[in-house]
Amino acid sequence: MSARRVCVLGGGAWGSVFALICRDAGNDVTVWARRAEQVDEINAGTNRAYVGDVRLDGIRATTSLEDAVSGADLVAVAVPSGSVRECAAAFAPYLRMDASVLSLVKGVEAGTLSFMTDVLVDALGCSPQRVLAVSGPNLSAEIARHQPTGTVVAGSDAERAGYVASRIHTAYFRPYVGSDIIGAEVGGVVKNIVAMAVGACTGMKLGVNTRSFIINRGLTEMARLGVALGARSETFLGLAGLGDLVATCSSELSRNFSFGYRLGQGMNVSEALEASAGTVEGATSCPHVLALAGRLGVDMPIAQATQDVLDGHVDVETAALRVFRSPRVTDGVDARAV
Ligand SMILES: NC(=O)C1=CN([C@@H]2O[C@H](COP(=O)(O)OP(=O)(O)OC[C@H]3O[C@@H](n4cnc5c(N)ncnc54)[C@H](O)[C@@H]3O)[C@@H](O)[C@H]2O)C=CC1
Ligand SMILES: O=C(CO)COP(=O)(O)O
Repeated sequence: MSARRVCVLGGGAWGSVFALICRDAGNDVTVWARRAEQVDEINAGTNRAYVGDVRLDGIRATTSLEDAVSGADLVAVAVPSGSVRECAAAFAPYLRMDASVLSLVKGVEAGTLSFMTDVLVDALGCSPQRVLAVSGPNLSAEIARHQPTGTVVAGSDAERAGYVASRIHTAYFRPYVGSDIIGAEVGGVVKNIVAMAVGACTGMKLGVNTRSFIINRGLTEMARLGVALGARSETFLGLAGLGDLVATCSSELSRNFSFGYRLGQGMNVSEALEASAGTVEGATSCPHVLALAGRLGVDMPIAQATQDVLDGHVDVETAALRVFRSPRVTDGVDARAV
């Protein structure tokens, strides 16, 4: 058995490209996916629906969780947030006692309002030290073409996080080690919501000042929520905060930005979701983020305006006006840059 065996759970866009990174970093990689046709296609070297003509040579795929998970010392979870608990419960029996589990997922669980590393710890019944978050400006279509970027590997065990980072470091993918797991996760979740709002402004043909305003005030909302949850404010200036926020709010490759763009162009929510290729985590997590914010007394006017549109209560123009007309907060928190 290879000492450097990585299992990636989920054969979508990020699972496939993360598998490529791990392969290029010298690991023996197995992707687990549910559908036999997709597994056959990956074993033949492509996964066209998710990564177009990018070749996946050298990456093995299987529909067997036991086969994929049992030999791996790194297990990366890349299914949509709503499926993480179910997926973890299914692979738990095959997880090696020494394996590290990486959450690549940017979401909050419905009901528990837990972030994904907590869902994994709970569902796997393992020590929190074994579960790490990987988050940064990681648009998969760019990484698939070896366009360089970085990420944050956040874990409570610095030695383990450093080891994981060394296992996924390539010439085009530079990991940084962090210890602020909740900060990295809040960054990854809230930037999706802000990207929907920026996408909507772009679709409405509003200019760079407006988009810049939403990005900047979105960063403030992200930091406010994160700090209330115990994160360090400086995390939000790093790759998992501002880095990912700028990437996602600037690119049509982002599903969240593109979904918002379609709303801004006049589609309704169902039409915009229907037109989206792949998972739109921001639309799923926005109500959960607002529930958390409400519980903690955190003000998130951009997220609220976005949710009002998602709920069909207002159109995008009205929602945008609400953000600009919302009462100014004059406490010390709002006066800070983040
Ligand atoms: N695509 C990207 O550039 C990045 C995505 N992410 C995050 O990664 C997560 C996954 O996103 P993508 O791979 O992009 O989504 P995707 O929509 O491209 O693929 C998701 C895959 O998961 C599969 N799936 C859904 N439910 C499942 C279940 N219960 N069991 C097994 N497989 C299941 C789907 O069939 C699909 O193959 C999301 O949380 C996203 O925010 C994070 C960084 C970058
Ligand atoms: O998380 C991402 C980039 O870091 C991917 O963003 P989207 O899910 O909006 O495509």
